[in-house]
Amino acid sequence: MTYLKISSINKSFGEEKPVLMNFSLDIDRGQVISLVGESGSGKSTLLRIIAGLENKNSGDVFLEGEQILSPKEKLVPGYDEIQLVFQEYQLFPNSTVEENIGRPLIRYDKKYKKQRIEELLKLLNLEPFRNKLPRQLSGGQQQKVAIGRALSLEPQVLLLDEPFSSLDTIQRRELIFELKEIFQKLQVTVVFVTHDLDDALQMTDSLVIMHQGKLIQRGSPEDIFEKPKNIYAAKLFSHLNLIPEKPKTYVRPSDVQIFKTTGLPARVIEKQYLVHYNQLTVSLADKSVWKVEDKNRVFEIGDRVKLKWDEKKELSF
Ligand SMILES: Nc1ncnc2c1ncn2[C@@H]1O[C@H](COP(=O)(O)OP(=O)(O)OP(=O)(O)O)[C@@H](O)[C@H]1O
Repeated sequence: MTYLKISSINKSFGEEKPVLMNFSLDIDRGQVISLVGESGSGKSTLLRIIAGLENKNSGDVFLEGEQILSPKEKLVPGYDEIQLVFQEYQLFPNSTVEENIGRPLIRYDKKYKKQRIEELLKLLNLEPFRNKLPRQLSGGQQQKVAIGRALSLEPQVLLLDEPFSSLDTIQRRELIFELKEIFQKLQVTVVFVTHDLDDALQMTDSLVIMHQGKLIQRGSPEDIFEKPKNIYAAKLFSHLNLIPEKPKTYVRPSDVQIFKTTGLPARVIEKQYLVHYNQLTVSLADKSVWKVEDKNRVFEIGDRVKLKWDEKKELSF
């Protein structure tokens, strides 16, 4: 039996264009998957439906074979077993870290509550901050408190909706690194939603690509990079250069080699220093513009270059 089964979900808000179209996804227990899609592709709506917090037009969600009911089918919407964490931490500003984490346990036995809070403070390395208020913490620490609060009810499934959007790159990398270990320790099933492919790749090697309410592709980064199902999935990984006289056929900048003598003629019109290479913008004879990578940093603006690539690396849609 599939652990978390999302089956043929359709959702529209009123007369608007559908937000989710026949969306299906099976997730194994303990799996951490990243769901990547641009803003407005329906990611938050999908998470809310999985959590039982949003009505759907059709389709079903099952957790271990048990149907997840929508708000219109359940008196108190949502489930303790499935917790949603948002981009805005939504912490109680006048409560301490400890109190925020313990908040969902308000009706639980006092001894259990204390013990669970201690476990989570330790797990999340938040012990030194237990008496601090949210405003006294960094963005990354605040997000950890929000995740701690979601974990307090010992959920089986954690849904993270763009949880790192307010953090800078270094904070994100550190938090992702820490969380990966925690999720593994807890064996919790995680759906991590993001528009940022880099964050997704840092978190897991199990990707789901979503576009305009539809699941486009599921697989490892290597699979999707090498055999993207459509141009949207391909472009998530890099810029694409359109090959002259080959309609709808592209090559990635990283697959183009730059020579001085033979190949497709081009002229360097722009040079950008990036961490691992100089990114060159080159103009072809037909006036089209390509991006290529000068790994040895030898070419300058105005240079005439020749471009070559392996035909096997071409992507056609
Ligand atoms: N309650 C609502 N009423 C009407 N339209 C809505 C509602 N919630 C979401 N939408 C619309 O549904 C579409 C998908 O929104 P959703 O938030 O699910 O996308 P998303 O991929 O999570 O985007 P973002 O990353 O910007 O949050 C958008 O066009 C949005 O305007």
